[in-house]
Amino acid sequence: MIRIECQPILTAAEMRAAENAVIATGVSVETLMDRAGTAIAEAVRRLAGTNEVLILCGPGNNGGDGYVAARVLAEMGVPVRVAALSEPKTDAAKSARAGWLGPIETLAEAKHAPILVDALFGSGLTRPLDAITTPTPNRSPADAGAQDRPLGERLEFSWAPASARERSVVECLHSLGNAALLSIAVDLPSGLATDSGQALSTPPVFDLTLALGAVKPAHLLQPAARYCGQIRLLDIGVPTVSQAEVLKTPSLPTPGPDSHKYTRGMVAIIAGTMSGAADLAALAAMRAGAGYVTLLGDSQGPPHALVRTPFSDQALANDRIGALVIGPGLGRDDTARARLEAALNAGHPLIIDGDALRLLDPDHIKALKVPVILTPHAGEFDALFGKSDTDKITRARDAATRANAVVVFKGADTVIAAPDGRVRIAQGASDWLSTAGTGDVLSGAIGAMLAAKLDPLDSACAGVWLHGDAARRLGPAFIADDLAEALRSARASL
Ligand SMILES: NC(=O)C1=CN([C@@H]2O[C@H](COP(=O)(O)OP(=O)(O)OC[C@H]3O[C@@H](n4cnc5c(N)ncnc54)[C@H](O)[C@@H]3O)[C@@H](O)[C@H]2O)[C@H](O)CC1
Ligand SMILES: [K+]
Repeated sequence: MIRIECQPILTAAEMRAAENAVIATGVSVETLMDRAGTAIAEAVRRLAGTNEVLILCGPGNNGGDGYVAARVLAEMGVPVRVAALSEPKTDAAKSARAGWLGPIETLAEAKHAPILVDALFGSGLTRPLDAITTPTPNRSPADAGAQDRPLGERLEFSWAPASARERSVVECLHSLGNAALLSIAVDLPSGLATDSGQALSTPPVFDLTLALGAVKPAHLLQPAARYCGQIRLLDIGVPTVSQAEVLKTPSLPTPGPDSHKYTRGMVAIIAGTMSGAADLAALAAMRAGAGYVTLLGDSQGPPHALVRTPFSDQALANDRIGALVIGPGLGRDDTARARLEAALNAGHPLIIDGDALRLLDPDHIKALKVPVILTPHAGEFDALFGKSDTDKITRARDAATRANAVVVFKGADTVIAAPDGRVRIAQGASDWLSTAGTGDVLSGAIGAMLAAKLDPLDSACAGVWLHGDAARRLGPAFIADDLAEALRSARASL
């Protein structure tokens, strides 16, 4: 089981292409399925202890992985039962099922077990689970239960419409999941759309998802990610590369004996109508490690290390400024527009956030001759680039190309895209980040990274990582001021 940090992220089609490239070298689908099922069994055995395992198998290759895992677990001496949704449809799944010599229960009638393994649907799911009617086996009510049937006996499934008595697949999954001590999804919780991260149906929240061969967008994008629990990658011997990767822990420069405040990086923050927002960005830039932070505006107060200067073109012309943050609390009045215009013409690398994003259009940003990082939340993104139903990765990537800027598309599933197509996606964001001012803190943290001369994508990634780590350290009910302070602990952990 591999942690997913830094791992490539593949769409369903990219994963299929990677598998096909291996198959083209003479490795069969059955071999890949055998590797997948064996890796699942090994992971499950470590977690299950002596508890009974129930594996739910679907009609496709995800189900095939489940049959292999069941066989291997049984060979290992782990108590295991299998419940199927229907007959396997693919050749590989049929052959995997043939290798399982135990009984097969129907999903609708499956009794719960302490360990639930969901191998109903993986990357091939294309429509909601609710549309499936659960099959009933062709047998009389007087028949014995599945456990009493001799090894190897098969139930014949009939595809008559579900009677009122039968439950939907989603209901079965929820009730078995609720009753389990530990629930594990194979590749993806059944019901999720691999590429968009949409929930075609609502699965239960799993404790663990075992991603096969590669991380998929649904492991990270909302709403899908919330159903995955912990995510671990299982290696099935399929080489993968992608321009999209899971955000990694940054490697940041630390001061040396020759360092001084300017070599550490100077960040200027432009204040506006709500000076608290710019204060938060400034505090964040300092706590993220900038050597010198100046606030261009009229605010007053601590911290004393923050150099407050009235806004002027002269203050903006300081060629030591390594990153200029504009947008937090800027407002949208004439003063805001004038300050934005001056900022865009100052020639410094830019972080554009909040209100400033509402005063610009992509063509205007594209025409800038300096490195630019945009940090929109969903509303700001829609206003700047237009609404769309496309997945968040594609939207962020297209926006980055269109504006020729690094785009940090914020949210519980922050996607960072560069104009060259590279994408990084953050994992495990604290839900407690949903509080006022946390976006201002992020822009300041990114400013510190850009002023320290990291390239724009690395700056954005490092800022997002520090921000996320600081939030995790704080636990519940923190405020943005706490978050800015906690950036110091996040940096200290590196
Ligand atoms: N391809 C490989 O070499 C390997 C794949 N692995 C595993 O396979 C799945 C993906 O398998 P696939 O058969 O493409 O898809 P699913 O198992 O997810 O099932 C899709 C199956 O079901 C039909 N279908 C789709 N949506 C529905 C629906 N709502 N109701 C009913 N039926 C539906 C669809 O037509 C297909 O027949 C991947 O996740 C891995 O788990 C192996 O790991 C290794 C090799
Ligand atoms: K699954």
